[in-house]
Amino acid sequence: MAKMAASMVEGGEDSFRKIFKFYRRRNPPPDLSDVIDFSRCAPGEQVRAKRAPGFIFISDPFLRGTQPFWLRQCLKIYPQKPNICNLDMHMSPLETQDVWGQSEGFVFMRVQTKPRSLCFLFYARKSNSSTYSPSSHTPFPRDLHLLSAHMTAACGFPGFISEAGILNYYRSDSSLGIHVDESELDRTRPLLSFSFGQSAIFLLGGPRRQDPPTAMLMHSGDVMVMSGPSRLLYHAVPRILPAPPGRLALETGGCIQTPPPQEGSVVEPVSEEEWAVCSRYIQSSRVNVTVRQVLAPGQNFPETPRSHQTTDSGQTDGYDDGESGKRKRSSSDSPYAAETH
Ligand SMILES: O=C(O)CCC(=O)C(=O)O
Ligand SMILES: [Fe+2]
Repeated sequence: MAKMAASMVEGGEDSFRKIFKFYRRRNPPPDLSDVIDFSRCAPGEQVRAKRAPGFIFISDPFLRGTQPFWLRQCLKIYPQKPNICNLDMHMSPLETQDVWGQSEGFVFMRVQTKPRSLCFLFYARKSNSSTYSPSSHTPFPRDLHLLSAHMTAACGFPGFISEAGILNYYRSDSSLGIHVDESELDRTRPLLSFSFGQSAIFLLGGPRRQDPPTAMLMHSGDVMVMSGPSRLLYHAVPRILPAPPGRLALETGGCIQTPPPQEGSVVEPVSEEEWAVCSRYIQSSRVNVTVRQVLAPGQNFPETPRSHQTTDSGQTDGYDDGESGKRKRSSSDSPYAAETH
């Protein structure tokens, strides 16, 4: 870390941006020796970052044979109506009604012709803005809530209510710019992140946009919890990387037809046909799901949206490509719209 970090810090205000660009660079490819890899941790081990209190990295806690189920949900089930997705912006309602059925799952490959990730959103979040809106409320998937509540409770946060989720679909040349997730009204609750498919470099910065970040690898099955002070730290994904041998859901899938029976488990078998689509997709792609609690227990949306709700500067930054000095701020450049352009 020392050499690169020192030179970046000298850059002062732009150090996060410089590090983002460093890792996103294709030619010559960046030196990855400073990137932390937690994959030697025991499965399910929680690593807590000293420099970022509240940030918890859990190295693939999924039982063998269960990742294919979650991947199938992300590709087949969660994008279905009534959930809102930004495919709606460039496909007809008929085409997006049943994304998987219409295309045998390959819509993701067809649409991802641009080096941007796609997002699908659940619950109370508009597709073209960072604002949560009670009028666009759709029910949160029960299985994903149970997984999220289980993970947060295991990290010491009982009573987590999953109210919103964002799915980011990355192809091998996608990235997600520097941002902070601050649209939720209650930002004291943890934010959860699940990764499947190809690996990624995740940059975790500080409370100020320019603070130099720490780079770490995220592999299929890894979970991150941003809680406490780390909940509002700037972060970004500059690069998707090939999964190392043994770390693709394909390999960890094991016998996909028969995930180990667990009492109370929501995990169901994935059919051979479904798995053929999913495994082909993740050969070159990564799916990330973030789950958020939006409101504190008993809290309601304010009658009139407050100004900070309508402008989530962090998320708008999230789709800044890290190259231009300008930030995208107009509503058409909102995070979810921007991804499809
Ligand atoms: O893809 C990731 O790992 C990060 C996603 C993220 O930061 C977000 O959706 O806000
Ligand atoms: Fe984020």
